[in-house]
Amino acid sequence: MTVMPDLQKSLDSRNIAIDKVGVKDIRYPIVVMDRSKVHQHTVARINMYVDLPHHFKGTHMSRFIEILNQYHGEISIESLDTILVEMKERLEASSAHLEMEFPYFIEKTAPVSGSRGLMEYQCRMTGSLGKESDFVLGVTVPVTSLCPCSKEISARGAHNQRSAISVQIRYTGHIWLEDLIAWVESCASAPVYSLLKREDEKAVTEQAYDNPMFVEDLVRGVTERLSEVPEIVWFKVECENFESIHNHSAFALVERDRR
Ligand SMILES: Nc1nc2c(ncn2[C@@H]2O[C@H](COP(=O)(O)OP(=O)(O)OP(=O)(O)O)[C@@H](O)[C@H]2O)c(=O)[nH]1
Repeated sequence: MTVMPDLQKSLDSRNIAIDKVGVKDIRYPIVVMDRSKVHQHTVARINMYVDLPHHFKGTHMSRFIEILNQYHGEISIESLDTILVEMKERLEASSAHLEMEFPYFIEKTAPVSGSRGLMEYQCRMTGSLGKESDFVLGVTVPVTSLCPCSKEISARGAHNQRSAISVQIRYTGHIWLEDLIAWVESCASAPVYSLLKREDEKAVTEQAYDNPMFVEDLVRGVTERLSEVPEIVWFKVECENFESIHNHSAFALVERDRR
């Protein structure tokens, strides 16, 4: 067999170390355990990076995929640390990063009819292992917001819209995605559902009308709610209101570090 040159291992003389290099946007099946201890199979978009010392020309891209294949069917929050250790070792790196974004489904019950539907939430998990390890859990929760100003000044109705509240948390112990989502939803004018009958639609519309909120109210509400959870040591909450009467979004962000 002919021996092929390993260009990646050759030297680079520019004296520039690389912070993150690797593979991005790999679609891969993963498993997430839900609160009722049932395993939910979903498909993630995965990014895997390591650092690269200044003297090497390139990293070994194929090894990232080999590691994923090795953990096939077992990629989860629980296995994240083990995968990061493996990345550091196999790629001879001093830091490793794994980012996963995936849809997660929760069964939700309509408020009056009790009709059940599956709601999709976009979740994110980011793990890093260098001298220290770091883990960030994130989710984007769609909600309804109704404008207090519009309600105040209009003879009829108030403009309202779907808003996307994205939270990222660092925490100690364990936090279920279901709880994090519920905390965020409780801070909106009204939650969003996948299935509503007419009686539900009336109830949700009136709930939103009775709870008008600016984008500022939403991020402040979530800030208060997350601050009540002792396990959460850092969080960032961002809200985008896809305004229904403007051709732009309203946006607000709060970040708090309690460490
Ligand atoms: N480092 C690097 N590799 C790239 C890039 N684009 C494509 N590749 C390819 O990634 C492939 C795999 O590289 P390696 O992981 O080093 O492959 P290998 O030498 O067979 O594997 P090992 O024996 O484990 O090192 C090669 O075909 C590279 O050419 C790039 O931008 N950077």
